[in-house]
Amino acid sequence: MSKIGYLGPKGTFTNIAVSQAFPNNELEPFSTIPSCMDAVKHEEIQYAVLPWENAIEGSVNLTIDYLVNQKLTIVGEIIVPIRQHLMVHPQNRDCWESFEAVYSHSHAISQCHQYLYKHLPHIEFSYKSSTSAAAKHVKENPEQRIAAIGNELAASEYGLDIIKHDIHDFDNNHTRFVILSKQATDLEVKDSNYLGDRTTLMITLPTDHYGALHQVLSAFAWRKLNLSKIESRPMKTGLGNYFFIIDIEMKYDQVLIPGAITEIEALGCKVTTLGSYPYYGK
Ligand SMILES: O=C(O)C(=O)C[C@]1(C(=O)O)C=C[C@@H](O)C=C1
Repeated sequence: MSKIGYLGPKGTFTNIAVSQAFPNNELEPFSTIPSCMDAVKHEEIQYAVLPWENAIEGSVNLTIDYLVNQKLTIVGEIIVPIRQHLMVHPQNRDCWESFEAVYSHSHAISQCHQYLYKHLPHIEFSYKSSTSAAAKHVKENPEQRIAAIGNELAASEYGLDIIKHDIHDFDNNHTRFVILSKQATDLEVKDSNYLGDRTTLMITLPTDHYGALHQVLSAFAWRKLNLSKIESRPMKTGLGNYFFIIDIEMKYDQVLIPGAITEIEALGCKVTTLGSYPYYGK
């Protein structure tokens, strides 16, 4: 049976995603996104499940930036609804309004900014590598006046009391989690709704000249290839240098996507296919 890695410790949203995608497999938590990807690369685990994009806060930049330098493939995606709760050590549940700090993953804190500004304007933000790492920290430090933001699984895993449910600022809060593998594989996720197929490309433009991005996009447009995401990330070689992540709402075929790639390469761009994969949600 294959071993599956995920961003841990136990009780993260990624834990919820991985349990949904691989209910019968051995799961291994990793404390960082890069260490989980490295474990797939070194074949210590077969798949890694990692956060990719949140509906409120946008992309998980660390996952994108680390993935583009690895020889790993996206083989599937799971979309999970995200509900953020405020939780405290049971000993401190009556004095939470005078708390000094709230701990969580930066994405989780951002998803609750309006709530925190309105209800706890003086609270300090303390960032942890995941929401469950924050819950664990609160559990281990009952003498401190601190709270965590995370999900119900983390609250029960670390014995915390939820004092406010659903503190995320927008109702339609979902996160995309990617399933990464060393080889392209046809993955079928049971017990989840199949929602469609996507192909994710990384495109680097040759030089900064007028119309380059327009020409790239027109290669998709006239083929009627529907794009659901385009995002620029810095190349880290200097200001103004970017690569683009593009999602096409279609499985890699033999005609349209290869045709678009050939046309874009003829413009002098570098194109890498990061994966062509089914995506699922509950
Ligand atoms: O910290 C967690 O629980 C995670 O799984 C990470 C993560 C993220 O990186 O965006 C996943 C989903 C939520 O959007 C908040 C945090």
